[in-house]
Amino acid sequence: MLETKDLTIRFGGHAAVDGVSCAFEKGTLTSIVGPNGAGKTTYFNLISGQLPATSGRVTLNGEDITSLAAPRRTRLGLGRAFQLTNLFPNLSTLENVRLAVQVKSGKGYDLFSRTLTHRELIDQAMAHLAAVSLADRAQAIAATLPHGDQRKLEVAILLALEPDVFMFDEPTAGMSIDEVPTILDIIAAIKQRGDKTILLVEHKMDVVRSLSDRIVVLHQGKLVADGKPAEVINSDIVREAYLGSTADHG
Ligand SMILES: Nc1ncnc2c1ncn2[C@@H]1O[C@H](COP(=O)(O)OP(=O)(O)OP(=O)(O)O)[C@@H](O)[C@H]1O
Repeated sequence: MLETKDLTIRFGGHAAVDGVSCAFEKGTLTSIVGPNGAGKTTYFNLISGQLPATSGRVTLNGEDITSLAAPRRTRLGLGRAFQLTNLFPNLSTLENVRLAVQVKSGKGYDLFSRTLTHRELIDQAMAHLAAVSLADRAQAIAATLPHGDQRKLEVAILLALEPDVFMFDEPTAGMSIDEVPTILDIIAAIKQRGDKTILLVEHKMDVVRSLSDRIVVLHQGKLVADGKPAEVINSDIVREAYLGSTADHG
């Protein structure tokens, strides 16, 4: 389980995330919504370690990870699709995923574990590429892929790392309309497994409604609503927070 307790970050006098306490259970998909500037991405950055908290705590499976650097958090099972910064631009699509498979397979020493053969690494990497409909682009250099394909590649890398917690920040942003279902199907499939915690920041309310078990609303850095999609979407506080702003954004 992932949990934040009174998590806060201030930029100067401004609290971008302000005392957010929330627990995210295994097997659930929670969407984090709110108007522009509400603090959603900053909250993600605090959880994944891109930003240091001013106060409060982040715990993962009971372990306090608040002061750990982002790569340590990744090794402990926190997986975030990082809007393209995870990619090795000069390597092929396949190589990018193979490296992630290799990193994952080399993790931990255990008497019964063994190094995967080159063939096994490639086969696993290809399976992840197939899951995101990128198998036919396996040999393409990552930097030359269209934006939507790069986003899919990021998700394939994330799948290869097999994290306990999947964090998706607007996973369909910049994708063409026909590419969107692939990513949503993958997220739905991860959720279906039942053993992963999924956090999603998404502006598209139809996506949020169809995928979420729960919706958390941030407004001016504060958690202002938390509940089942039907309750939260129709609540006064959400109408108020969104009124005339981002209800139809994206
Ligand atoms: N590094 C930073 N330095 C100063 N202010 C920041 C920094 N990062 C975020 N902020 C501020 O924190 C607030 C929350 O921003 P954040 O990007 O988290 O909102 P958001 O809910 O993700 O918005 P959007 O929906 O537009 O992506 C904003 O007022 C933003 O200007």
